[in-house]
Order: sequence, then structure tokens, then C-alpha cells
Amino acid sequence: MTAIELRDVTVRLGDRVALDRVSLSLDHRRIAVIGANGSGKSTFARLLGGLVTAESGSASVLGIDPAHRSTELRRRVGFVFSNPDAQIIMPTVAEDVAFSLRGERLPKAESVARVAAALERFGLGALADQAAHDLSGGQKQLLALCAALIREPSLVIADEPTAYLDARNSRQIADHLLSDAGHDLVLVTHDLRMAGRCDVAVLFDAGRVVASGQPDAVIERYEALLSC
Ligand SMILES: Nc1ncnc2c1ncn2[C@@H]1O[C@H](COP(=O)(O)OP(=O)(O)OP(=O)(O)O)[C@@H](O)[C@H]1O
Repeated sequence: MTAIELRDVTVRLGDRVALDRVSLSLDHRRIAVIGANGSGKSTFARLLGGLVTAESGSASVLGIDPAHRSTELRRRVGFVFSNPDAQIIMPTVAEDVAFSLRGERLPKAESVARVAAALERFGLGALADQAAHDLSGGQKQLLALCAALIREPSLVIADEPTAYLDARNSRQIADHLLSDAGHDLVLVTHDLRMAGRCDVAVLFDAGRVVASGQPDAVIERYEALLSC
């Protein structure tokens, strides 16, 4: 179970209050985060991963305070962002996935075998030696996901992972993220169908949580908010 606890958390970015006294307690495997542009979703995701710090309040993710032990948290968290180009680090597909395992100091043969198995699982086996930057957008996002999941993180934080993908690729990424039993998921998305497949949804508006609970009910609340 993902244990996420926020108590009265405020995050300021520049002169903006991006999160405004947010309190939340979530113990669900798949958490959807929805809301209008600029409502604070990405800031929330980044806070959970220790990428931004709170000005006040307290937070706990997987029992870890992201502000104080973010290195430990980052070992247990995998990130996937909307722009897969920004996530490619190494020249070829196989090298890029192998790079994710560098911290584990595995024997070479074991690393090669794990990379090959992961590439097969994500349908990238035939592309192992291709230049990563030459992949299509959908293939790049699969590569980013593969590189994040090969470390077997306890929690995956995905921030609009299907933003630039067509319907077929979106579905493929969504299926991997949502059906993989091995990790918990925090999914920031504008795709309400994808949000509806999660176990709980959280709705942000102007930096505050305005609803959380059963996804269909929260999505309905969001649609009502949008039509105001
Ligand atoms: N680096 C920054 N410096 C100053 N303000 C920022 C910064 N990043 C975000 N903000 C502001 O913080 C608020 C929340 O932004 P955030 O990116 O969390 O929203 P979001 O809900 O993820 O939006 P979107 O759906 O457009 O991605 C917005 O008002 C935004 O303008």
C-alpha cells in the first residue's frame, strides 16, 4: 500500500503558492491526481518524490519524509514524465535501460539479462541497439517506463505520461502503469478515462485539494467545476 500523509503542506514556487495548506491521507495502490492547468498537480507529484520542498507542514511517503530523506525515497520511487526525450540519458535503447541499474552494481551478465527481459516485456526487444532518440514518441515513452520500472520501485510517480501519445500508445502505457502488480502508482493526468481506472482520485483546484475518493464521484465533481 502507498502510504501518503500530508499535513497542512504549503509549497511556494517563486511568488506563487503552488500548494496551499494541503492535508491528505491516502492508502491506495493507484492514485489519480486530476485538476485544471496550474492547479498544483505536478507540484504535488514533485513534492512526493522529494523534488520540491514544502515551506510549511509535514509530509510522509512510504513512511519517509521526502524533504529530509529524499535520496532514500528516490531509490524507492520511479518517475515518468510527459516528455520522454528529457528522460533519455544514454545513446542506445539497451544502454539507456541498463543505466537505471547502475546503482545496483550487478554482475555484467545479470544486468544484461535483466535489461533484455525488461525490453521484451515492453515490446522493445527488437530495438535494443537502436539510437534511443530515433524512436517514435510512443516507443520513447515505453523506454522511459521500462527504465523506471526495471529498478522495481515501490512507487511510480507518473506526471502526464500519455500527454503526447496517440490513443493506441496511450492505452499501452496506461495498461503497463495500471495493471503492473509490482508497484503503487501516483498518476497525474488529464485523461479522465485513465483516472477512472485508479482506486482513488484526488482533485486539485488553485493549489488546494477540493475532493478525494472514489474516482467516478471525483471526476463528476471535476466536470461540474469545469462547467462553472
Ligand atoms: N518553477 C515555477 N516557478 C514559479 N511558479 C511555478 C513554477 N512551477 C509552477 N508554478 C506555478 O505553480 C502553480 C501550480 O503549477 P503546477 O505545475 O503544479 O500545476 P499543474 O496542475 O500540474 O498544471 P498543468 O496541468 O498545466 O501541468 C501554477 O500557478 C504555476 O504557474
